[in-house]
Amino acid sequence: MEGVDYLAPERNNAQFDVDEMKIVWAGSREAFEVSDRIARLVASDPNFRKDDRTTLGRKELFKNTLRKAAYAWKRIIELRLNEEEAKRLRSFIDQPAFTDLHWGMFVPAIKGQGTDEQQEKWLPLAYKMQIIGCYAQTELGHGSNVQGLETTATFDPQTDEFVIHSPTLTSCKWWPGGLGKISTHGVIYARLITDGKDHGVHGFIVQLRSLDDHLPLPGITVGDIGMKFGNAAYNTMDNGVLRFDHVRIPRNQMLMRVSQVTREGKYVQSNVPRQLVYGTMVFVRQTIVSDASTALSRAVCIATRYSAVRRQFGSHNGSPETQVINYKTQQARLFPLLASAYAFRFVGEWLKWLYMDVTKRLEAKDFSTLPEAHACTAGLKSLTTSATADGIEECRKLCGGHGYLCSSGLPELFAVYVPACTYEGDNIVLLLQVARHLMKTVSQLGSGKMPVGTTAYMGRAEHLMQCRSDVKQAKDWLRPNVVLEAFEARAFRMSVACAKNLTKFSSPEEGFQELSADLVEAAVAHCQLIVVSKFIEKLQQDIPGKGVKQQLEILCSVYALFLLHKHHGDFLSTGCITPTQASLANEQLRSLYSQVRPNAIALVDAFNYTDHYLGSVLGRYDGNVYPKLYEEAWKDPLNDSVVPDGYHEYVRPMLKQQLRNARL
Ligand SMILES: CCCCCCCCCCC/C=C/C(=O)SCCNC(=O)CCNC(=O)[C@H](O)C(C)(C)COP(=O)(O)OP(=O)(O)OC[C@H]1O[C@@H](n2cnc3c(N)ncnc32)[C@H](O)[C@@H]1OP(=O)(O)O
Ligand SMILES: Cc1cc2nc3c(=O)[nH]c(=O)nc-3n(C[C@H](O)[C@H](O)[C@H](O)COP(=O)(O)OP(=O)(O)OC[C@H]3O[C@@H](n4cnc5c(N)ncnc54)[C@H](O)[C@@H]3O)c2cc1C
Repeated sequence: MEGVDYLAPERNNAQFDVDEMKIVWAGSREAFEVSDRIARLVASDPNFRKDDRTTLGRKELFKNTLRKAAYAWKRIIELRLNEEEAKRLRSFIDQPAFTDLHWGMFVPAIKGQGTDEQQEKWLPLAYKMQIIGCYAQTELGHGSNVQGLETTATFDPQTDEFVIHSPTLTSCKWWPGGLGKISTHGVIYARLITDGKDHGVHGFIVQLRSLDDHLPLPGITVGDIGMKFGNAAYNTMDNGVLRFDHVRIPRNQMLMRVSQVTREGKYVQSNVPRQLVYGTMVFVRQTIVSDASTALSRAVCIATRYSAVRRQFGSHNGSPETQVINYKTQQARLFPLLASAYAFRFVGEWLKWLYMDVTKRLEAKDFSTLPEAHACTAGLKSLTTSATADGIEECRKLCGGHGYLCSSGLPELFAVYVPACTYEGDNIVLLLQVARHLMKTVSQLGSGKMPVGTTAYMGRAEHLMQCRSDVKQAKDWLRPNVVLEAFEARAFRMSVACAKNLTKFSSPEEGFQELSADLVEAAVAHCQLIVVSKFIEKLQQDIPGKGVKQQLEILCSVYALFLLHKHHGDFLSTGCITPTQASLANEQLRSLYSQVRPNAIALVDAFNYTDHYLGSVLGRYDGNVYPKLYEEAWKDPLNDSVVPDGYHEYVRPMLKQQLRNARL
């Protein structure tokens, strides 16, 4: 029945103030108000309809994406939305588009690596969308190994220009979003060559297409790289291929904040680390962590609501069957994901702060926290995207057969999300960067240099190598210090074990290769510690609202104890806890699941997602799942006719043949 809230009894069970939790989730009252207003704006505008997109062919889908992007831009201008509101609007449209790369990477690359004059020239054009840009770094032959890129930018002192060239097939740019069909410009990464000397990879602004007829400029070959995983998913994006044949650009289009080439062709390096050329990646990795909490919370919201609606088995004397959310196995799979969504939200907030802090320091020429910012953004991007991709798939399974229908929203969410494990740095490659940072920190411990930031705990080396958990009963695992110490000791001991093993090889490089699987595990342990500790820090803040803090304390314990249970082998083998303490943690976890249960629906309501944004029949706010699933099925284009196209051509002759054979 329309208008009935089938989940109302669940909502009535909540033991906390949902509206206050919405503020905590959004980050502030103001952020909540912006997000809520823009989400409703998008949901109520039929131009942003998205329920038909999985049935569209690639060309229609792409045109539909362009239409939405143009309409969104029109609304942004008409409503005079500010930067934050515009960003929210684009994200609620929920369809990857060239604009993501324009605003998310092209503009930040110019801001971060362009001189003041370059910013003054290019940013106003980009802000008004008079040019559209992409970020073209990856090539057919190299993505992870940025130093291996082959595109060249050779300075010609005769003409005061760079000649951009793709010397081999493998040097073609391959993957950049927005490049395939739309971008007029790109920040192109190429090896800078002056006077025959190779200075490594630098960024250049290159015009790719005419602003009049959109045709590629002379010397440029450009197109789309083809269909990707899934139906609609990331196929709304024109990931592109680009080949340069001696394309000339003025010298002042090299992004010259980090290093410069003078009129005479002299290469000058500013007094800043060369890694600042990688700054845009650090910025985007940081945003990807917050995006992970959004993607995971969407999947969890769908699976939680549906688990409360769905009933299987357990009917006695005609009573209703059991809601599947009441099965302990369902809870043990679902509630850690719910807790992870909150955990990633808070670590994302903290990472945003860290990024702003490092940016301020860089402006004051303080580069001391750059390695920490790189390690944290790389490690947390990796940890949160891998957990989210796995979590979305788990949510699909939690929804049984109906989770496999596109109308559940989960297949689309999975297909569009999984490349996050690869783009902005393959997750394993990034964890190896974290491991390098950890090995460096461990190796410096004896030198008297105190580790800082997220590795500060390593400063308590002696204690962490010796400590034994004092947990005696299950409820001891609710004490934040007990949990923190166990995670710190496990992470530290795993790093120290790797560092010791590295000394057994003839060179550190050989050791690093041989031990890379162990190093990745040590990096994961360190990153999990960061997430747990930032959740605990969040709880030390003043959190208003009836029962809100208590719910977050429960979720924090669920997150930590779930990890402890999942990785208990690490905790046991490093001697941080005993087998008895491991089973006490599991006992506590079971009890926490029972505490989450009555609040589960309210905890996902706190994400404040509109039905439009969720895009899921199973995750509907009102829980009216079955009639809507039935309705959706009839909307499928296959059901446009009773007898399908192809029946008379292929099936009927077959049937007739069978009939003739039978008569023989
Ligand atoms: C509003 C927001 C909306 C956002 C919308 C975004 C939508 C997203 C859509 C997706 C778009 C996708 C885009 C892309 O994928 S762009 C391409 C991304 N490519 C990568 O991420 C490549 C990964 N590879 C690398 O980053 C590097 O090559 C790697 C770090 C793996 C190795 O680099 P390199 O060989 O140069 O380095 P070394 O290992 O030798 O290390 C040298 C030292 O430099 C330090 N380092 C490395 N990277 C950084 C960095 N980024 N910042 C600071 N420092 C860095 C490294 O730790 C070494 O330090 P030490 O010498 O002290 O050990
Ligand atoms: C949807 C999508 C959008 C993208 N958008 C852009 C864009 O806008 N701009 C852009 O420039 N790029 C973009 N990319 C490219 C992306 O950044 C790269 O694909 C990514 O950095 C991974 O690099 P790769 O493809 O070279 O993987 P590879 O490095 O070839 O990885 C292959 C395998 O090798 C392993 N491996 C590689 N090196 C090591 C090592 N040192 N040790 C151990 N294992 C290793 C990896 O773990 C992986 O399992 C996009 C990619 C995707 C999928």
